[in-house]
Amino acid sequence: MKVKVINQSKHALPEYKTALSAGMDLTANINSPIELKPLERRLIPTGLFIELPAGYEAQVRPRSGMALKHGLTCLNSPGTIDADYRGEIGVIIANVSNDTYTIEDGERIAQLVIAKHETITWEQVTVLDETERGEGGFGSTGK
Ligand SMILES: O=c1ccn([C@H]2C[C@H](O)[C@@H](COP(=O)(O)OP(=O)(O)OP(=O)(O)O)O2)c(=O)[nH]1
Repeated sequence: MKVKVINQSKHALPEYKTALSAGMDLTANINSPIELKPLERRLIPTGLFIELPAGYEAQVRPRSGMALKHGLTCLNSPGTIDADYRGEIGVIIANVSNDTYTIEDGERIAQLVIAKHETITWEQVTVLDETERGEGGFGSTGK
């Protein structure tokens, strides 16, 4: 499937690493390095603008290596890019480690997953089907 994109960044368009990859790495497009102190968060621009078909969304997700090695995550993960959004894709990066981290221009900071979604209408009722689980949740089945 083709998706329209405007790339105003200094960097190459994101691409799948292999035919079996779900995520395309998103790159920071910044004029100077951005320092993130412990528990700080920043909106990092990517220079990318996309036009998704109706019924699709793009999800902005953390990279596992950044999370494990540096304690960096996408605070709103997964960030939702709506099909009608025409602004720049931004990545809300939060530093949940005890160390300051510096994001460099061109650094791969997150990944983008394009996904289909349902569009539903609510059917309002007063009773739901019974199930074995019922209202149990949040650890009700034990460890
Ligand atoms: O990680 C993200 C999340 C969102 N967006 C953009 C695209 C999305 O379509 C728009 C709105 O996102 P969302 O609906 O999550 O934000 P909101 O806080 O509900 O704002 P709004 O009132 O504008 O919908 O912001 C990003 O660029 N990056």
